[in-house]
Amino acid sequence: MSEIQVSETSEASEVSEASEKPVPGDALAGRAEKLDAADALAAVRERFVLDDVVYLDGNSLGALPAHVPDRVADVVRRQWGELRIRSWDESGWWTAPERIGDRIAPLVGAAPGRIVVGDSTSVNVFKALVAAVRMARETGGSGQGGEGGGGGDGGEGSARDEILVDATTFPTDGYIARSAARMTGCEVRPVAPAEVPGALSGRTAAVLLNHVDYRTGRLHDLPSLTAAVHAAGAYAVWDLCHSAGALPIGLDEHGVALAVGCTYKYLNGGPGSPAFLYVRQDLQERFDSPLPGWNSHAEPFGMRPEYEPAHGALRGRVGTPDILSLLALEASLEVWDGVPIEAVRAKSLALTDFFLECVAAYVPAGRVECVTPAEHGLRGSQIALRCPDAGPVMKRLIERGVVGDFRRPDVLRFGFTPLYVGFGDAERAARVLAEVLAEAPGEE
Ligand SMILES: Cc1ncc(COP(=O)(O)O)c(C=O)c1O
Ligand SMILES: Nc1c(O)cccc1C(=O)C[C@H](N)C(=O)O
Repeated sequence: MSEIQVSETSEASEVSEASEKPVPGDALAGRAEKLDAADALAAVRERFVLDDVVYLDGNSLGALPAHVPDRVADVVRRQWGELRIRSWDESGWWTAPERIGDRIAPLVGAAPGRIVVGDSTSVNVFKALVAAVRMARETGGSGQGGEGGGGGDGGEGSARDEILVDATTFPTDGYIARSAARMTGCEVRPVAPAEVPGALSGRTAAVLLNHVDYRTGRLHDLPSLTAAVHAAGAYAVWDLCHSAGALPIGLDEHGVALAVGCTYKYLNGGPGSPAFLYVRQDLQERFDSPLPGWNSHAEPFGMRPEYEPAHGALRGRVGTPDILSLLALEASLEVWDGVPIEAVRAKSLALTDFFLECVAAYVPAGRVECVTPAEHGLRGSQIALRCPDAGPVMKRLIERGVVGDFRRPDVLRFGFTPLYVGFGDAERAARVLAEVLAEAPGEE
């Protein structure tokens, strides 16, 4: 498939302007039809197994790419069933973690050789955070590129005994950070991402941040926060679970030191598909993993008692890779062939704008409150609507074929995966939401 072009005309800004005055339902349905007809990504939907449900939960579990079942069957029947042990070499099993990392790399703005795939996001948060603390202490801190030089307050011998953690983080990151802190003799301080620059000091070793907030869908400023953390001589670890595959990230461009992300949301790798770990090139030789398994040994089959780390991204490996899940992920990444991440971002903004416009037109004022920022630069690829009876409302929406999710205490979450969600889906979701809300009048 040839590369899909990003349109110069921003449909997103057009719908934002239009959103000021409510438009009748049939006009919105007509607009949705036109937008779908003009959508350069519309045909990508055919690469997925979908039914007539409006699936707005790809920010939790991405849909199944249609060719994956046969590919997984081949891995099981032929590679495992017939080739058996030979597949470690002949089917490329042994090198899959780096090979698949290189396939994800362009989607997150990384050159080849910087990403390894394996383990869960939680495990990779642990590896990255402990490695960040170790690196910060090793040099007195300097997240910035290049050799030596402790930036900011962090001189040789400074304590570097604090980890700042996004106060609104997805819980697993906070749990892991507190354990990593206990193990490294650090204290954890929860800080709202925007407050991070003011909270940095010569004590800061590492900062764990989410790129997009899982509940509100707010996009945090990765370039400026990374620069601030590095200028203070600490290392930022970014959790990209809700941005990888949803928007351009520019890891290399922005000098990000360490990043992790899952592959089962916008990368559609399947339930429990392995996560990825990015280590900036100039830090790879200093990456001191707290989980140095035999798969990251320089000579894994040397079976030596002493650990000698391998070079490059594969230093982030631990034990035997989860081959069935890895190869399902590798197959699913083929849906990205010819799809630029910029086109995905443009459509994501247009879709979320249009959904908000439909909600404003259909849902009585005051019944829901949007907690996702309206400003494009602050928005991920989901819309979160606060609603006092969000739990039962989402249950009814799902019964009526609109699948989003409920996040405690009161958030209706709608994830927009531009590879397979269309403008007609956005209009239908808002319309059904209004019907459900009309039947369930809320707390009043
Ligand atoms: C931001 C974020 N981090 C981490 C996770 C979970 O990580 P794991 O893959 O270890 O379950 C999720 C979702 O499950 C998430 O939204
Ligand atoms: N990882 C999940 C799972 O194993 C079961 C159910 C949901 C998930 C999720 O990914 C939740 C998701 N991270 C969230 O943002 O809420």
